Parts: sequence; structure tokens; C-alpha cells
Amino acid sequence: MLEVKNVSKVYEGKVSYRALSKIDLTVQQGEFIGVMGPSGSGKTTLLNMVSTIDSPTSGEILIDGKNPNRLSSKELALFRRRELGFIFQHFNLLPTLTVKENIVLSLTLDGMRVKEMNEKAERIAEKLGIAPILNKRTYEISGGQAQRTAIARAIIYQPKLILADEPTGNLDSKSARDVLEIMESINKEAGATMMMVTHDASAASYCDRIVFIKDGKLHNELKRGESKEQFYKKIIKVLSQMEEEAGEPAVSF
Ligand SMILES: Nc1ncnc2c1ncn2[C@@H]1O[C@H](COP(=O)(O)OP(=O)(O)OP(=O)(O)O)[C@@H](O)[C@H]1O
Repeated sequence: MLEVKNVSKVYEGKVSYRALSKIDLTVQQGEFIGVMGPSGSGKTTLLNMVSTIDSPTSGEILIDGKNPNRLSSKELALFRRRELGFIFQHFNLLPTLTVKENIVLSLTLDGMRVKEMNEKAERIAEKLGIAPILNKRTYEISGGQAQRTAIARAIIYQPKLILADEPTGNLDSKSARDVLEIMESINKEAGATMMMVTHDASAASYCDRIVFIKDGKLHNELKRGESKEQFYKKIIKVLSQMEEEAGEPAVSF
């Protein structure tokens, strides 16, 4: 589903900075993969490459066999809208629109009929428990509701690949758990492939596999296999080892 082949990223500037170095990663269709590592290790850089927000300096990324960097800007906009779903830490909702309008924004851009859009929005909102707030503005809703709205927006096209950058970073623990359970069910029931960057070991324990990045390189990998609790303990162990090696905190609770 997703192939990251020998990808490096150098940010050019007065002093150029190599943020990623020769990353190889294959993600299977339907896999829920987590990306962890210390602050500044290159997690968001990797996610930005995969999400086509930025392009690698060398190497290539294939999504479902396609290299998005080879698409024209118009094709790329359509590819992003229809095949990728984005979930961010700060929700990135448009404050002047209602919850429903935010959810159906990409359908509006594609010229779908209003009745069909409303039906789709209502069906998804029902599933995510936000049906009662569809007509509220985004400043009238809680963080947990805002993230569910962002998830509804991300899955409206039933994308093959959903990318999440610290999706629980701004949520209390109950809302974080709700959001992770929703993401888990989208992954298991709709079969969407997911990639999530997180600092939080308990969020990461929802994944099937975690790759750990350190200094722009793949450092380690853990597969879930057993219970969330066992997986959580293993994740904490790797994070503490990384912390010891670096002499700085790599984990936040
Ligand atoms: N646009 C940019 N220009 C120059 N350097 C950048 C740019 N974006 C990121 N970097 C640098 O690349 C490195 C990796 O950054 P990145 O945001 O990918 O790290 P991260 O692992 O996501 O960190 P955090 O957990 O703190 O969000 C950092 O040292 C950062 O300062």
C-alpha cells in the first residue's frame, strides 16, 4: 500500500539540515502503523513526505503503486482529496463553517449534490457520535468533538490511507481514548491503512506496528501481536532505552 524507498530529506538553508536519512519502510494494506521517536527526530518530516505536503530530496514514495510527486498539481490536489485522509493535532477545521460544512467541504469542491452530501454527513456523524452538533460552529464544540469532526472530514471519501499527526495531542485522556477507538474501528472495519505520529505510548499501543525514528534514521520496530497492555509496556521500554542513549526525555505522559 505504502512504500518508502531510500528516502532522504535535506532542508536547505544557510545551514542545510539532513532531517531524514535513507528511510525504507513498507506498510501493508489495512495496517495501522505508528511512528515514534524523540523530538526533532524526523517524524513529522516523514509524515509530510508520505502525505505529499513536501517531497523527498532523494528516494521515492509510492502510494498504491503511484508516485504522487509525478502528478501534475491538479492531479495531486485530486489525489489528496480522494485518496488520503488527514487528521492533525490542532484539528485544522475552518472556524467560519459549521461542523457539517467542514465535514463535506471536499465533496462541495467536487460539486456533489447537496442532498447526497447531507446524507453522507449525517451517516458519518451518527457513527462518530456528533450528529447533535452538526449545525454548530467549530468554536462552540469541545476538543474531542472537533477531532471527531476532523475524522469525519478525513473519511468522507473513504480514503485508502489516513495520516494522523499527534491526533490526541490536544485532548484529555477520555476524548483521546474515544478518538483512538474510532480510528481503530475505521482501520479494522473499513480496512483503511493508517499512519500515526505520536509521542504518547498509550496512543501508540492501538497500532499494529511501531517504527521508531532517531536522528532521521529508522532505529527500531515493534509489532503488537499480543494485548494492548503488553504492547504498551514494550513501547515504554524502547522509549526509555532511546532516552537513556540520548540523555534526554523521549516520552511524554
Ligand atoms: N522546514 C524546515 N526547515 C529546516 N529544518 C526543518 C524544517 N522542518 C523541520 N526541520 C528540522 O528537521 C528536524 C526534524 O523535524 P521534525 O518536525 O520532522 O521532527 P519531529 O520528530 O516531528 O519532532 P517533534 O516530535 O518535536 O514534532 C528538526 O531538527 C527540525 O528542526
